[in-house]
Amino acid sequence: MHVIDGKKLADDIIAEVALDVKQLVELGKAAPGLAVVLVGEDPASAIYVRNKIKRAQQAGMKSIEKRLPVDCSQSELEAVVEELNQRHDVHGILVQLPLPKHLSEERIIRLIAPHKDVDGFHPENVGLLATGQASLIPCTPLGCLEMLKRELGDLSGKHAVIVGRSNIVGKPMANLLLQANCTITVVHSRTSNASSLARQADILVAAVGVPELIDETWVKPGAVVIDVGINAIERDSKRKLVGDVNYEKVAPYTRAITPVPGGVGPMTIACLMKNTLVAAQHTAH
Ligand SMILES: Nc1nc2c(c(=O)[nH]1)N[C@@H](CN(C=O)c1ccc(C(=O)N[C@@H](CCC(=O)O)C(=O)O)cc1)CN2
Repeated sequence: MHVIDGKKLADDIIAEVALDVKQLVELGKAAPGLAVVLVGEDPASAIYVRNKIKRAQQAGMKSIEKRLPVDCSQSELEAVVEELNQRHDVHGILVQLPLPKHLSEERIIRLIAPHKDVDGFHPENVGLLATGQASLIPCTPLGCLEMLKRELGDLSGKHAVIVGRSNIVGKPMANLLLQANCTITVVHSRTSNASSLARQADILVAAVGVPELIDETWVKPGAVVIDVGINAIERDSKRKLVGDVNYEKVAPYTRAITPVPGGVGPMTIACLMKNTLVAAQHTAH
């Protein structure tokens, strides 16, 4: 069994992106600019935003942070996005999710200029991904694909089972793996035989948001298991981060597995840097 080190891989990717940024600047282009919008004070979101800014700086990019109060209005948030859409020094825009309940995520995502949508969530980018033409791909599934390719090489003919059907992970993951010539099964809360379907998987991607749902009865021996879940739980009176996979029970049966923390999470941020570079390379400024 091999533990996939997402932190190390993310460091490598950011070093590669930093070299490309340097080249871009040497060619006389502006350094890529990443704008990160955070609404409210959610502690986990604040950590992710801080890490995104830190990584952008490490990659030699310009970072712009916009913070709005938790009770800001839809139109205030929209005004910030519209301003960022217009700025020539901003190549990538992301609005940290989830937003407070009174704000419409759907409307905000639609408002981001598709060529600056480094999260790959805009319907135009979703359509491009579904038709195999994407350049801005959602960061978490992109990170998972990168780990799978590095572990397995060619993915053709593998049976991939994805647990969860979210717009951010499950659906784009299915599209990406389909394009990599995998056979895909997506299981979700209404699937009656989820664990027996999962047991047929060469590649199992868990993205369901239920702490340690997946135990050894879901896993075919020798499968590669990618755990997207990041769930804070309390155990023995201590706060702990666990995935959607019961790591202790599942790991011994796998060919390779991602840990939580230190697996998919750091790769999400590394792929955001990749997308920001792509967005900058595709603009004239
Ligand atoms: N606009 C977006 N919002 C959200 C996304 C996203 O891709 N775009 N994904 C998640 C949160 N997320 C990135 O934003 C994210 C989550 C976790 C990590 C990470 O590195 N986690 C660490 C553990 C961190 C900790 O100690 O709390 C790890 O897994 O090692 C990075 C990014 C929802 N929102």
